[in-house]
Amino acid sequence: MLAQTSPAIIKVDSSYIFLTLGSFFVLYCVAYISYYRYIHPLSRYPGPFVASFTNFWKVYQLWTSHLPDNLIKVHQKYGSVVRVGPNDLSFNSAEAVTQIYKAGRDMPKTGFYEGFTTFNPNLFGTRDEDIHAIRRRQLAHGFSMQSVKDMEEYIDRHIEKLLEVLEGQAKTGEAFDLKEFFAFYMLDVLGDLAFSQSFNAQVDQKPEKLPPINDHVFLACLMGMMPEMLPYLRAAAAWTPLPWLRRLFRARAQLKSLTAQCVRRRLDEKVNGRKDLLTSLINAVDPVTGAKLTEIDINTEAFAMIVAGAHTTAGTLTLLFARLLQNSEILDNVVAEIDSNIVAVPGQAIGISGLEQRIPYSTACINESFRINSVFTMTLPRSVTSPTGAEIDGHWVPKDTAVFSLNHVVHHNPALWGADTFKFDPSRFLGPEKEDSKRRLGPFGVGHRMCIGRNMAMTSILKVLTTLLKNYQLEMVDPKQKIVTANVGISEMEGPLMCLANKRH
Ligand code: HEM
Repeated sequence: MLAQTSPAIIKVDSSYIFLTLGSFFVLYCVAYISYYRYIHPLSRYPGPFVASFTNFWKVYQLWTSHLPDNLIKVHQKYGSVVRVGPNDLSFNSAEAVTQIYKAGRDMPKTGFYEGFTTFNPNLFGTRDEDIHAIRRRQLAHGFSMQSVKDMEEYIDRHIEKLLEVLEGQAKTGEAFDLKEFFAFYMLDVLGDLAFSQSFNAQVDQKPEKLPPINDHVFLACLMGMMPEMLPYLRAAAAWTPLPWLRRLFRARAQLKSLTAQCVRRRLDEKVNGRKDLLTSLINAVDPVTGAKLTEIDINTEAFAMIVAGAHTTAGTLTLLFARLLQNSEILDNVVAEIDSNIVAVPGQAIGISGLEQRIPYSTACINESFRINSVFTMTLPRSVTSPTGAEIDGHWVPKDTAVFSLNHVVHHNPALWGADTFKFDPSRFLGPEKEDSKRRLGPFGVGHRMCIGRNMAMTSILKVLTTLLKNYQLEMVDPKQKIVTANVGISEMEGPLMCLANKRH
């Protein structure tokens, strides 16, 4: 009897258990979603429904590689403050930028930055404000304008190599990818300025040898957007079957090994008293203990230079040239300004001293290019730490909320720039509006965590722009090519920038 009934009892029991568990799960999901959507302190803020209870909305936007443009769209739909994650608010006003990024230690970096850690947390990624202050002081001199000027001859060497490369193209009349040429150029400059060694990328001209910075940044942003998943994602590095994830982890390992090699070589080699960015780190001492930095400490900071330095500047140059080459009237003005204000020897790089002041129109074009296409387009979130919360752009925000104001979104806010925010118009940075426009522009970030490499980047941008246009007449193979950017945390122009060159003199 028992033998006949027991299977039936077990069957009833197991389906009952599944039903009960299933009901609990559904109830839990309903309660979870209802709490985050309707009861959570951020529930009063509008935003996409899915974003109110899961970080996957942000991750999906990153995955599409159009997160910055999609953020513009959600601000158009929901207003000046948008809830883009269970615990995240995005702002688009100039006031919010000041209140978030100039709050100093009151609004430190969030767990997002932990996704970037490869050796140890570096100047860019560290959330420890004391360590940040020490490192920033140690590195400040090396990145100063004076120091960049002292290293100018090494930048010139690579600009003149770029001219040579263009000369070859001009002679054959063949089309070339200017985006690739800028990537090779900037990698060589970075190698020289950071480690006193050129990567010889301009000589080799092998795109496959460019460091896979985008993959590392994409992985970092992906992990940073789900900080609670970080330990699992790190563990997944060893065994994940997903080919794309394996590729990202491989890219990070490749960059790590490249950095360690560059640092070791620099430490082994005599550089005959030459100063580079690593010199400040090699000579740095701990202000309390007097101890020198370890090799891992140096690797840690060198890694930030490789990741943050080359790709950003090369990407900016590409987008600037694309905009100019598509706007012939603006390009003519730039060339006329360079011709009348700068005396230069053909084939030689133009000096940085006083350059920016002599070319206000061209500088306005650089600023407008930064406005329309900032390249450092990760969200850069900060955490509200005050127990009473904070007021941002007139809104009360509770403690522990992640808040950010993405430069690309602020740069396309019609309330700040007018209705034509997608039009390339350098006049925004000329005339009476000029100072206000410059104040609203934030391609290098704002506050005490803003870019330390600005002088180095601007020096390359100004010198390359003027030297190339003084020596060559450039044109796009397809002037109607639509300029679209792909973003994985750092933005770059999608596809190649195919050009033709003619020597001017
Ligand atoms: C056009 C080129 C560049 C752009 C648009 C850019 C943009 C930025 C931005 C927006 C930040 C702020 C990040 C934050 O708030 O979390 C930043 C930080 C940083 N950048 Fe740049 N950057 C550029 C070039 C460079 C170069 C050439 C280097 C060095 C070789 C560099 C090294 C760094 C470092 C180390 C930080 C962290 C600074 C800190 O937290 O104190 N960047 N950059």
